[in-house]
Amino acid sequence: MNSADDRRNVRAGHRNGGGTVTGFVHKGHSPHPSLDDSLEGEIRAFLTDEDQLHTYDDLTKVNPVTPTTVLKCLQARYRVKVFYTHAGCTLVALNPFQPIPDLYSLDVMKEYHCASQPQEFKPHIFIVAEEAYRNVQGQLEPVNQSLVVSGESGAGKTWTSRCLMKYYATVAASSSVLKSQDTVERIERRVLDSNPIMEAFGNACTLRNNNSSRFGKYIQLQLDRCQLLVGASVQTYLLEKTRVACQPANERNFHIFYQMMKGATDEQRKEWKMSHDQRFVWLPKAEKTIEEDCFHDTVEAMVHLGINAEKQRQIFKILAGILQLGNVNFSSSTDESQPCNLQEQAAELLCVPAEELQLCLRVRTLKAGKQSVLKPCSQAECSMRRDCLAKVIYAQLFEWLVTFINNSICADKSTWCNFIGVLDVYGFECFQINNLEQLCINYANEKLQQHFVAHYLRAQQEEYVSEGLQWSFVKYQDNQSCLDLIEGSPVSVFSLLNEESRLNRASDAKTFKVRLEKELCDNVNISWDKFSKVPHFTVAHYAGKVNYQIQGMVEKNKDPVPPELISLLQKSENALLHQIFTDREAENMTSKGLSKVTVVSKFKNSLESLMKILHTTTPHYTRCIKPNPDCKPLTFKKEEVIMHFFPLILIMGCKANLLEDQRKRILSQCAFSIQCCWLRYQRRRRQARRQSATLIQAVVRSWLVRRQVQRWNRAAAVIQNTWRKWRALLKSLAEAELDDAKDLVKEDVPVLNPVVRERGSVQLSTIQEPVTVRGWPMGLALASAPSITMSLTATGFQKMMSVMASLNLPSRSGEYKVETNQYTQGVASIRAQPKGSVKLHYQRSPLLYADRQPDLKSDVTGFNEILLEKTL
Ligand SMILES: Nc1ncnc2c1ncn2[C@@H]1O[C@H](COP(=O)(O)OP(=O)(O)OP(=O)(O)O)[C@@H](O)[C@H]1O
Repeated sequence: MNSADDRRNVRAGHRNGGGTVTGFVHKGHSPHPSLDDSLEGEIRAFLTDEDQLHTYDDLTKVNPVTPTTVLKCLQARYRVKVFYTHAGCTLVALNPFQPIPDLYSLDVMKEYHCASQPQEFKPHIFIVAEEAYRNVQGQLEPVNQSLVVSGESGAGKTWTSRCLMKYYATVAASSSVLKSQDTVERIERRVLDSNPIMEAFGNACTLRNNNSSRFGKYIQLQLDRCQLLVGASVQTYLLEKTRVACQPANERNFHIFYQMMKGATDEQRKEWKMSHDQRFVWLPKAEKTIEEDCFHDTVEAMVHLGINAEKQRQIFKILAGILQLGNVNFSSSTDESQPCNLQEQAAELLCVPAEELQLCLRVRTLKAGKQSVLKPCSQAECSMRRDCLAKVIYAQLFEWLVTFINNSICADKSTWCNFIGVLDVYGFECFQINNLEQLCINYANEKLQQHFVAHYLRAQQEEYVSEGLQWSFVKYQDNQSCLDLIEGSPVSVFSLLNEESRLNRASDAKTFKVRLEKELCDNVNISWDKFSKVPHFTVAHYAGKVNYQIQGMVEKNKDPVPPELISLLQKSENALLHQIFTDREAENMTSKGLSKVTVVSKFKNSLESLMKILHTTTPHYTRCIKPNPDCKPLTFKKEEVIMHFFPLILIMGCKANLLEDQRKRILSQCAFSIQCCWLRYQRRRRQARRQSATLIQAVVRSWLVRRQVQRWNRAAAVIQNTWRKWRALLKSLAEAELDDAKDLVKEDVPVLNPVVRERGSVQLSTIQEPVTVRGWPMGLALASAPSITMSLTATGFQKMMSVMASLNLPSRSGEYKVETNQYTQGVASIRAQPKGSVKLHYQRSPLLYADRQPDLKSDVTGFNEILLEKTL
């Protein structure tokens, strides 16, 4: 990450066709084995190119989106030390568990801030920060922004929140030219210094995280019209105050106690009654040193924020008093008159009278009308009252600190107009034993999950619209019924808890369980293990099922503070202690008692106001992931990641499923279009072929016909020619014969064509009697014409008969019938009637003019002419 070029990401490289993302979640076993097979195939194909997996900078580009593929990509990126990855509109941050040089340096901040398109850079928390900052600048509604950082304990939420605050403290100040450098630095410094103080008082070393925040916080960074950071305010949620008096096994108390223990000067030790070898019951694991045990840093931050030395003294004395309280033991002896030494020390540090402290811890004051009755407490009750005192002091001190910080860093409302909120909330919790704290934490997570899902789906749908995709609402696992179960009205776990808490009786876990079973049996999100001996109920949260132990839940919800304890603290000579228990809220505590405002009611109210703020801002989600349970540097355990990442994969898959449907729909539309085009193409091709074939056929036919016609024309020409010659011959012959009919044989007959002459003469020479003029030329024609056109059929005897018939030669029977040729074209038959007329039968000829009427104007008359004309 040394240059801007390096930071340019490869987002565009993985887009699937025009920015469309495809993929789907594999949920259990598909009822269709073939689908399973194809999914397996797709996963295998995707994972083949292992070297490329780390280049997927947006998990929604992974295809298919399955736990396996997504995990492989994250793992591949983690291996090459890339810790941020987009998941649609969410940023996934993997905890490296070791400082990464230059990842958050000032130069990097400036690069992201000055880039024209920071989203084109490699995924980074600074992209989220810059986007929110520019949104404010853009004044697009809603102008105010919320950066929601979620994840399980140790995932890196606090780290990320710190990064975000540092970013704004840098970029929102760097553009300042108007204000004096001094002022600007002071406000930024103060905003940043609120972190070590709140972490010292609100964080603790747990099994899951050395610096675990034991409270939720929402920090509003206030910006003026010029986008400069002019102030901030902090809202905290549900401090785990029980930790003060009761630390889970192998976990520590809040950091501040250890810081004091390890960092106090001798003078302070003396004042705090804290010798070097002093052991405190409420400071387990004191031998363990962590980097957060830095008293100096906390004190320095306090100074920067304006907590003066005197206030510091008061604070640390109170804390020392709490530690001393933890060392107070109560014997079973009923002799309450002898205060022990430890109680005295505690009383001294808390600046309250030792006897009164002892009395408050050991004796209960019961009010009966105007009368007060004192009742000695059992050993357990004494311990409870001691713990209660410590918890209430610590919680109130924390509240006071937050108020002080707010007063110190919050700008006047007139000076700022917009804000960017950073929400760092506890992640989903599921331990072996879960109680009211876990119920509240998981309830908060359900609320945020609902907000997240709504936002994610809305963002996706906006993206679909911008990409021109058709979409419809996806039925995603809605957690409303789970929220109804926890906080709903009129009947829910919270409402029943409050009812039970208000009853002026000691609560019984079994009775309360029966009540829950009866009232909530209709809700599918709650169940009970019938065989379990410990009263409990199981809630099916979006992230999994959690067993809640009922024992102690009602008491925790009441969180009662005996009024006599509050009265005692109000008498404290420690000005701070006195102050924090005499303000209005503390007065309420005294008059009403905390039982009126239960823990869940208070938490629900503060969460609702937080949700209201979130709803009026543009949210940006960052999901921190803890890659291994032991906080080992650069160690990626798939099982750990999937456990906390699965809900997000489901939502991503929701989109990917949606997109898969879209893809299938588009594919089938494409297939249909391709089919239509193909069919149309084929039809056109067939049509074109047919047209071409018809054209070719027509051309060939016309060519053939033309050739035929040419042949016929040639033949006709030949016939015409021959016929003309023949007619001329016959004419001349006939003329010659007519001129000299009686003299058939003349020596000076004009020289005719010898052949014709021979034919005519042969026939004519055999005729004994003169023939009629009318008949013979035709007979002659008939006898002769076939030699040209009919000779194929009228030969020999037939030909002879034609001649005879034409010459009216009598037959033996006195009648005759001559059937000549039977052509299919032209003259078909000639029938001579006894009375001398002749009928010609001819068939239609294809020859030109073959069916024309004889030329009546012709000077040649008689059958000869008709026949000949017709034949032509
Ligand atoms: N980006 C990072 N780079 C280096 N180390 C980190 C980073 N993020 C987290 N860490 C390390 O992980 C530890 C746990 O992170 P952090 O305290 O922010 O977790 P968290 O999610 O706030 O946990 P909790 O809910 O318990 O408060 C930090 O103390 C730090 O050592």
